[in-house]
Amino acid sequence: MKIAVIGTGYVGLVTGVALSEVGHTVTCIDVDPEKVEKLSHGIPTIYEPGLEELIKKNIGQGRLFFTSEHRTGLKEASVIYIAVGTPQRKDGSANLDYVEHAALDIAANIDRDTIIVIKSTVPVGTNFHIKNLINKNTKNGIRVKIASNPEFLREGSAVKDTFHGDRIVIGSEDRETADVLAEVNKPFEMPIIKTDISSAEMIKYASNAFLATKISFINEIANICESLGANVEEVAKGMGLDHRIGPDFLKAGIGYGGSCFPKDTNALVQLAGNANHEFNLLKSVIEVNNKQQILLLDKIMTRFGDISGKRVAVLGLAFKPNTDDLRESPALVMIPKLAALGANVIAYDPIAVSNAKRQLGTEIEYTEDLHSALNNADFTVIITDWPDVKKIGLTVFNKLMKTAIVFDGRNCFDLSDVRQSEIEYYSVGRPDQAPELIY
Ligand SMILES: NC(=O)c1ccc[n+]([C@@H]2O[C@H](COP(=O)([O-])OP(=O)(O)OC[C@H]3O[C@@H](n4cnc5c(N)ncnc54)[C@H](O)[C@@H]3O)[C@@H](O)[C@H]2O)c1
Ligand SMILES: O=c1ccn([C@@H]2O[C@H](COP(=O)(O)OP(=O)(O)O[C@H]3O[C@H](CO)[C@@H](O)[C@H](O)[C@H]3O)[C@@H](O)[C@H]2O)c(=O)[nH]1
Repeated sequence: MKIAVIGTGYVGLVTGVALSEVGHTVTCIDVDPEKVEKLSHGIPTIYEPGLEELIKKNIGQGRLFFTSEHRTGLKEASVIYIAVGTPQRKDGSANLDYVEHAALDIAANIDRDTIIVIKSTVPVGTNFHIKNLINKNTKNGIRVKIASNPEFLREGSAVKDTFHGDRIVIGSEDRETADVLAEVNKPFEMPIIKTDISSAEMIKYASNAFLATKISFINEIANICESLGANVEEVAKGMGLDHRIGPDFLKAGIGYGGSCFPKDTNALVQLAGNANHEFNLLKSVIEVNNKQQILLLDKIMTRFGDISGKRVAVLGLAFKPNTDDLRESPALVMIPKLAALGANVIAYDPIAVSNAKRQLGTEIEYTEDLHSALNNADFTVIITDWPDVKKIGLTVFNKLMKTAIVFDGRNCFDLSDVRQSEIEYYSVGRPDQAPELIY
């Protein structure tokens, strides 16, 4: 089938590449000509394991194309995916400007009746609004059908998630549209949930809100564990073995970040508010997360009192490992606060440094070398659980730092190893007085 995808961010690019990999002919359209230029030459514009090979392979096999011109890209497409950003507005609601622009681009350029699939995360009601917007602006009586097909990929494992995800959700206005999209998605061999459009839109927000709730819940338990002398990792293990709870998304730390959980939880609170429902549970989830992101700062200030002039190694800038994305990373909260308190920050990340310079400025020092970050540091703050940080021998802290004091926001090290080491160590939900593991 001939498919067009509008937007080549994480979702658009991975969607376009995956659809071409399973045999469709796909043209990805982006308004950013620099992205299009790179992608046309097989150069990925995002860091995502496994993606480059797939882009190159499918370009080579003549199934994957990139363009910045909607007219060329939409020509003869039977299905058009919209995968543009839906960032957060100041009041927390989803900004639909990009989706509306994409709709007008479609209306101005399609040459036949088409199915429009919204992959972007959008509030309930948006699909019908976009359908009406397109149909109002098409020429020659062309009409579109609309379908909601929310995306569940995670950054850093986007390719794996796309080919081995848990489900594909298709919300459509009629059976015929659902059947066409089921056919498009059949090669992925995943359970397909066919439902109505509003429910599909809500499934996406509810899923992200639930996962964020799990994280804030375990973070609250972690904070209570610290006061009571229990170990949150043992608690999470014991809880997660109950299949009704499950082991995933129970890792305590400095809170969730990324391009989705923060904005989608805020958008759902707004959406509920518009329906006169005060979503108090989700509001608390957000509040807990905001506090959690600066939890280490409280520990640092309790330990030092004053950090001006201290050299601080910040390990990790990305909001999670395997991505160079800093959107809503706790690093964006912690580093300015450390700098404002007079600390000299040297920040390490293996791949996110150039993105960080754009967002955090060049006033702090950056390095892509873990060891040089630690050199002569007064204390270390771990923000991202990069594998090389987790694998570092604890003696390295003693060897390289002025004083081996480590504030670990991701519980990277086993407490038993820490106890045998000579580092001073603060983690999340695992207090000093947590009992030694005897089994
Ligand atoms: N990033 C994720 O991991 C993820 C996962 C699931 C769902 N989502 C949702 O998917 C959507 C896209 O997210 P993203 O992170 O890929 O976005 P992004 O902002 O990284 O990328 C969007 C791309 O669309 C392009 N664009 C904007 N308007 C355009 C237009 N009219 N025509 C052509 N191109 C246009 C931009 O230039 C940009 O390259 C959002 O709604 C997001 O919430 C994201
Ligand atoms: O037990 C956990 C799991 C995650 N996190 C944090 O939560 C954030 C989000 O992590 P993750 O969900 O792995 O990454 P995303 O790429 O943001 O993916 C989420 O957001 C996407 C965009 O909507 C959805 O498609 C995915 O299903 C959903 O997992 C990160 O800061 C993680 O460090 C924790 O603190 N503890």
